[in-house]
This record gives sequence, structure tokens and C-alpha cells, in this order.
Amino acid sequence: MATLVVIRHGQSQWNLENRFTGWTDVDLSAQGIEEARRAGQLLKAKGIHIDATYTSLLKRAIKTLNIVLEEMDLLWLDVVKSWTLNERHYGALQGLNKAETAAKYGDQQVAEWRRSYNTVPPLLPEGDPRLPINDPKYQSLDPALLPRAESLAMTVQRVLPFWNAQILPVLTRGKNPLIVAHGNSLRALVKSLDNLSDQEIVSLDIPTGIPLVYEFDEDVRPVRHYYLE
Ligand SMILES: O=C(O)[C@@H](CO)OP(=O)(O)O
Repeated sequence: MATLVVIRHGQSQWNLENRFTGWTDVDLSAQGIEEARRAGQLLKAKGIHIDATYTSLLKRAIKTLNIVLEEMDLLWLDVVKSWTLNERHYGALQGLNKAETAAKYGDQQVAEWRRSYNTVPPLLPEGDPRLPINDPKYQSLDPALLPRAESLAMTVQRVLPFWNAQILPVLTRGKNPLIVAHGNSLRALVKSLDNLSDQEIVSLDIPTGIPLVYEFDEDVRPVRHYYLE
């Protein structure tokens, strides 16, 4: 029976400032570093074995993974980094304060931008310096893959192929993967693992820095999941 651990990165500086983040590459806050340490200590204390690790191209997730691995004395493990585990791209909302945006556009509009399954946030305008095509991280990718904003449904379309190609085969071999990613890229994955409807996923939030453990049966079906606290 294999075990998957998923962790949303520790609190970031823009989580702290309540700003839409998406693909903006902000760092962890001091609290986020502490959350990552505690996550690693918990995994070690519970004796959870990790064989393979996966994260995004964003430093808040990469640093969280490194801190977790350091606490577990597993810094020697290979790390696979993929843009497909990046946070959902928040388009032109990136950088805006969430409370100020709600005061301007209304709570309902902001709730829809943040949590509805199919709504795409306002796109980053053509020529915007923040477009991923201008970022060295994404230079090797087909420009047609690079979003100007994403719905959760669009995020599912990139997370699931990575899951199927890279992580499912590891579980099938009975090995335990650890994924450190983001609130919405993990909601995309959890929607599929828990078989949640487009409506059910709206109310699901994943806290920062708390390991979420999935146990799989011999047919690689998830049988149980729980947060480590
Ligand atoms: O700003 C973001 O990128 C995400 C995660 O912090 O926020 P939200 O919870 O609004 O989807």
C-alpha cells in the first residue's frame, strides 16, 4: 500500500498581505518558514517514508519542500520541478489586494474569481511585462502552453497529465511521493482524487503547511486521507 503526501507551501509574503498571487514568484514569510519546518518535523515524527518529490517552479513551494526535506534528513532525494504544479495563473488580478478588490467589484464577483470551477479571471493584457513568456523559467516551453489567466478547470488540464505520467507510476510501484505545490493546483488534484463535483470543489480550501496524507490500495485507488496535526 503506497502513501502520497501533499503539502501546500507555507504562508507566503503575499498570503500575509492578502494579495492575489498566482504565478508571481513571492517568497515565504517568517511564519511560512516555521510552517514548513513543522510539516517536516511532523512527517519525521510519524515515520512517514518518502521516496520521490515533486514541486512547482515557484520559490515558495521549492523552499517549503527543501525545508521539509532538511527536517527529514532527506535533502539527498531528487526533486522534480514542473510548471504544471504552479499555482493557478490569476491573470490581471495578480498583485491586487483581495479585500480592496472585493470592496471595488463586490464579494460575489471576487468569490467567483477565487473559487468557481470554470470562471477565468481577467487576462493579463498583451505586452504586459508579467506575461510568463517574459520569464526565464518558462523559456523552454511551447509559448502556446503559457496562460494569461486560468480557471481551476484549466489548471486541472495541466495538473492531471503530470499526475498520470509522473506520479501515478510511482504509486503503482508501491513508492511514496511527496508533492509540495499551491492552494489551487492542489485543489485541482484533490478534486480528481476525491471525485468531487464542480460544485463541491468550490467550498474546499487547503491550509498552508499542513501535510495531507492519502493512502492507496493495491489497485492504486485512494482509500483514506487525513491531515497530519
Ligand atoms: O492568491 C493566490 O494565488 C491564491 C493562493 O494564495 O489565492 P486564493 O486562495 O484566492 O485562490
